[in-house]
Amino acid sequence: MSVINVGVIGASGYTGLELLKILIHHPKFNLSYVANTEGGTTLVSLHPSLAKVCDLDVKKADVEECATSCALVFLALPHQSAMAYVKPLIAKGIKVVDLSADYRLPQDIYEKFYCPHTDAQNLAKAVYGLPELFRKELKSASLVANPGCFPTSAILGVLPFMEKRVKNTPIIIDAKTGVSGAGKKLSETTHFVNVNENLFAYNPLMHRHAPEIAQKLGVDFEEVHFVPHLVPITRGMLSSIYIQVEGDFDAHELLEAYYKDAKHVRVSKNPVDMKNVAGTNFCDIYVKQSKASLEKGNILFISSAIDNLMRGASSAAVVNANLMMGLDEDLGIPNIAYVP
Ligand SMILES: NC(=O)C1=CN([C@@H]2O[C@H](COP(=O)(O)OP(=O)(O)OC[C@H]3O[C@@H](n4cnc5c(N)ncnc54)[C@H](OP(=O)(O)O)[C@@H]3O)[C@@H](O)[C@H]2O)C=CC1
Ligand SMILES: CC(=O)N[C@@H](CCC(=O)OP(=O)(O)O)C(=O)O
Repeated sequence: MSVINVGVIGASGYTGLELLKILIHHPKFNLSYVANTEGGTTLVSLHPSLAKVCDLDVKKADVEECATSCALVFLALPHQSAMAYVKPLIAKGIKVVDLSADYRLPQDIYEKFYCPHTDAQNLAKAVYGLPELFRKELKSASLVANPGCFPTSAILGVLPFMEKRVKNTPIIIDAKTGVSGAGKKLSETTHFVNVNENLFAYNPLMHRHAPEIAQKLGVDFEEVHFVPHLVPITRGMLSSIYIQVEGDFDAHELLEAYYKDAKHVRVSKNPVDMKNVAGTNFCDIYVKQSKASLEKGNILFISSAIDNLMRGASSAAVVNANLMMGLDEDLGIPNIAYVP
């Protein structure tokens, strides 16, 4: 098969850079179009780390030019901006992987947590980009809604135990994220002075990833108790999840059986950490069973680690593009972590 031309709009951002790093060395994708808001620059000017690796002109994002340059485009843009590109790109027959939240939720839920939606037609067609849930649908998708980073780590952790979970009991998700999750723009919350040697929860029980987690797990929003925390690290995400389950089963064995064929989920016998997945598309998961309160069902502690910029965004997006283009899902996907 000949190479497939692909583009990145939002190439100057954090997820944009991770996309570039993967696509530059991808055996089948050829990076033929890169753009940001203003254009008129080069990749190396935006990202000096790419000097002597790859330099391309960075264009001012333009649908016509993008559509003549590529068969598939990655949108690494803020929500709301993304849907303005999706509509005309899909109309021109270009496949899209959208890293924003714009196509992840039904319209009513999206509008409650984000903003008015201006592309209901494509919203109905979008496939949620979690292969562990929708691999078959992703193979024929023209528009993929790449999942949020917190939902990826939470859903992959809980999914294997949904059959054992006691219905209508809380799913408690205590999650930690690196600061790159907030993107490159400056804010008081993510300012060095506020983050360094500090640790705090934000948007407790009202973060907009809670409805995404609930919706994809098929539970009520009220059952998901999600609290994210910001930690003073650049990248990484660790979700500590607590659920009530019933029945006599070995949780570790169940987890291993559930993910035995998964290329990008690793089941661990020891508590997982962020470093072993940094720079990769792996989600590492550990489970521990407590039988302390038998009359109310057993408590499971599930620990799920991903790299927010990779499995939580860019490498997941390339896996989805591989599936959409009929390629092996792990083609060109980094699998060796930044350790030590
Ligand atoms: N960071 C993370 O860990 C994750 C991020 N996401 C989602 O991915 C998306 C990108 O996030 P991230 O990379 O962190 O964000 P950044 O803020 O780091 O980058 C955003 C990019 O979008 C560009 N941009 C903004 N508006 C427009 C526009 N109207 N037209 C063209 N380009 C535009 C910016 O270009 P310019 O140079 O002009 O500013 C920049 O390249 C967001 O929707 C985010 O929610 C999802 C999961 C994880
Ligand atoms: C540290 C930090 O701010 N993290 C972001 C991660 C969300 C994200 O990037 O995902 P979306 O695509 O759903 O916006 C947050 O909590 O909103």
